[in-house]
Amino acid sequence: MSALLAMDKVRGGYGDADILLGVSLVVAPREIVVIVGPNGAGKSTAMKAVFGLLKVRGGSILVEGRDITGLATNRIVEAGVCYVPQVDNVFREMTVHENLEMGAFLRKGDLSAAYDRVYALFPDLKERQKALAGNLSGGQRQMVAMGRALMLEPKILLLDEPTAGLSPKYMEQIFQICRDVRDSGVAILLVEQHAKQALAFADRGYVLAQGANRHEGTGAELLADREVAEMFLGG
Ligand SMILES: Nc1ncnc2c1ncn2[C@@H]1O[C@H](COP(=O)(O)OP(=O)(O)OP(=O)(O)O)[C@@H](O)[C@H]1O
Repeated sequence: MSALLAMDKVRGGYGDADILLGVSLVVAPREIVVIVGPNGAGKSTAMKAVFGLLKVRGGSILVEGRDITGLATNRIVEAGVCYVPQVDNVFREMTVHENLEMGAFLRKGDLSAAYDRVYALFPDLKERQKALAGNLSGGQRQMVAMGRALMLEPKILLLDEPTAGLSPKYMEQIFQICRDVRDSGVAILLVEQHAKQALAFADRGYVLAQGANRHEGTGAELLADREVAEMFLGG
């Protein structure tokens, strides 16, 4: 498999303490990959490591074969990676359209194709272009956050728990949007607490425990794995 993103034995953490003790994963172009695992396993930390938000003390992170380990976040964005954090991911006092505009601040030139692309993926947002992001539902705000990241036309989108706090209906909608984003040519790496639902929808998954890989496979393989089910999916 030719990797778009490849993490190899990544170690690192906050301050002096290592949280990641050797995390390896790959995401192929046009693939949805999910990271699941218990609380505190290091799922969000692994994602932050890719985006340059913590000190990586060992291993490597490559995008299309290019080493981005330790680069500044703006360089990582230039390499084609965008990240949507779990909280505080929209400007609530700004309209939907202004949020998208902010997303594109690193880009120059005509953005009309980028707006068209985002609004085609998120018809709900197109209807609410002038609404304040703070007045939208949680699911719609998540769409704004994803749309804002997509304004930079990344090759891969990193999503930290995009369905946290959402109703099952919105969770399904966000998963469907992820499929549409993938089908438009952007790979997705996401962290999910809703492990069963996420594995059922993702192309492949990784189970992380205590800062290291424990299991990997297609979503269907992981769902069918007895140990995964007993240890990580509640039986
Ligand atoms: N900014 C931070 N500073 C110090 N320690 C942190 C920080 N963020 C997370 N940690 C610690 O790193 C460990 C892994 O956290 P992380 O958020 O990556 O876990 P997770 O697998 O995403 O689980 P959760 O679902 O609970 O978020 C935890 O012990 C957490 O307390």
